[in-house]
Amino acid sequence: MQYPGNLFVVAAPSGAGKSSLVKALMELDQRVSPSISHTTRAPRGQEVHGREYYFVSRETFDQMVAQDAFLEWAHVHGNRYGTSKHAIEQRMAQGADVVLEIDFQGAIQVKRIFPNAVLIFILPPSWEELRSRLERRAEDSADVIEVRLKNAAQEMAHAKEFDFVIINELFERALFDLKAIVHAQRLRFTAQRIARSDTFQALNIS
Ligand SMILES: Nc1ncnc2c1ncn2[C@@H]1O[C@H](COP(=O)(O)OP(=O)(O)OP(=O)(O)O)[C@@H](O)[C@H]1O
Ligand SMILES: Nc1nc2c(ncn2[C@@H]2O[C@H](COP(=O)(O)O)[C@@H](O)[C@H]2O)c(=O)[nH]1
Repeated sequence: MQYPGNLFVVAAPSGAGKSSLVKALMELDQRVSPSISHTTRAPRGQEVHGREYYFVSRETFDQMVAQDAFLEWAHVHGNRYGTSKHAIEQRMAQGADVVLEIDFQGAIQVKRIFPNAVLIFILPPSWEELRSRLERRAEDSADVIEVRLKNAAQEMAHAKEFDFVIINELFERALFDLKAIVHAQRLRFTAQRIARSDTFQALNIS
């Protein structure tokens, strides 16, 4: 599949800061648009259906799987999460750059379908800081935090399969790195598109 928009995939262990970084990126860069995933997880305090996620029952999710409605989906921390094809294809066709905030399993599925997708992994600076961010966020029960920390080691082992790794210690520094990656990739994609087109011929440049 080839679209004029770019696809960026950001993954991280829970609490490393990917949602905060992607939100800050979108505030600075209007060309970046989020994908809203479907999940069987229950909404957290302030979350709204259709804004953070489409919160659906397992039956609805399974129906969507059967209908081949997902670009990718995975079991994460005991729930199901998926990116619907509808969520991204229309916007990429219109030339938007879409950012997916998904887990490593989904990221690997996306790379198989869109080899040009840029995979970015966010790491926390330490285990202690990861735990303390999850606790300070105060959105999940102690049990859920333990499950997420237990899964973090397995998730981080996949960082090497990503195109870029950002260590989110100082937030502003990590945001700068994320912006730099998006910018550099846009330039690379532009060069690739020009190479595929007859732009050089049209400009009479050999
Ligand atoms: N560089 C940072 N320094 C200190 N705190 C941070 C930093 N980045 C993010 N945080 C805080 O850490 C907490 C977790 O961040 P966030 O919710 O963005 O993580 P996440 O990776 O999206 O987690 P999840 O996958 O569970 O949604 C939030 O309270 C956020 O404000
Ligand atoms: N494979 C996918 N993973 C997804 C998707 N949407 C979110 N996620 C990942 O789930 C965990 C937990 O998220 P939370 O909101 O419950 O904290 C996190 O790693 C997300 O990136 C998706 O569509 N596909």
